[in-house]
Amino acid sequence: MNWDPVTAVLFDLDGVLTPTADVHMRAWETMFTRVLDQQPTPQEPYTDQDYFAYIDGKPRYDGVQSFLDARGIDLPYGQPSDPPELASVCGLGNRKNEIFNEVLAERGIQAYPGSLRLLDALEARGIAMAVVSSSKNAPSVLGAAGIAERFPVVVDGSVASRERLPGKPHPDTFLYAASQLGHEPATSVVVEDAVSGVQAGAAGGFARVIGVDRGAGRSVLRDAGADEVVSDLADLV
Ligand SMILES: O=P(O)(O)OC[C@H]1O[C@@H](O)[C@H](O)[C@@H](O)[C@@H]1O
Repeated sequence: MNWDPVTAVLFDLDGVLTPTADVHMRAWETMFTRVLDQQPTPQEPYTDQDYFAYIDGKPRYDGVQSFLDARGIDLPYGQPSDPPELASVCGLGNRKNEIFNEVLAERGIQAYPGSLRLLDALEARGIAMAVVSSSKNAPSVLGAAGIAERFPVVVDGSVASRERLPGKPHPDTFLYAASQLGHEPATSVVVEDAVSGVQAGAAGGFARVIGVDRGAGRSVLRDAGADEVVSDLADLV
């Protein structure tokens, strides 16, 4: 990859810098499997394909709504303060968040070695870097992985809510991060593993959108708008 024309790189977090997409996946699976078991009419089991198609990369409650819509399950939206026991879109999202944090506390987090290599190489070139994650857990994940201080700008789910930015697949969170870094989209690169995130990058007029295949599939990421797809960020050094 020729980095000469690039002034900034905007990284997704879960599945791009840290292996936490897998923790999110397992937490969603645990929560939705129980919910489907409790439905009055029999449901097809929840699978990883449901995650990639409806949930991956989207803000928490958008993911819940998108999956429930796909299964024809109608629940009230509720509000972010809903307790995890409540059968609302927000309640289910909060239920999953409890499971996510339990698993994370048990396992701990280490950044992908290949991702650290790319971060080191970009830092040496003086290229600006930001994290753009739909997750409200992004700051604690970055801290636990020991890479928080590498990013002067972090646009996470909480920043997006505060600034009223629509989440991925809309490009707004990436555009906001580029402007916070003081760089133009035309010289900035987006790195993403989720279809919704690649779509967001492709819609934002960025110099390049790099897909990272952690299970979504190379051709699926290309069809979503990735200019190239790698399996490890070290491939970009
Ligand atoms: O519920 P959180 O931590 O705010 O995260 C929202 C989403 O954040 C994304 O980064 C993950 O890919 C999704 O799996 C997750 O659902």
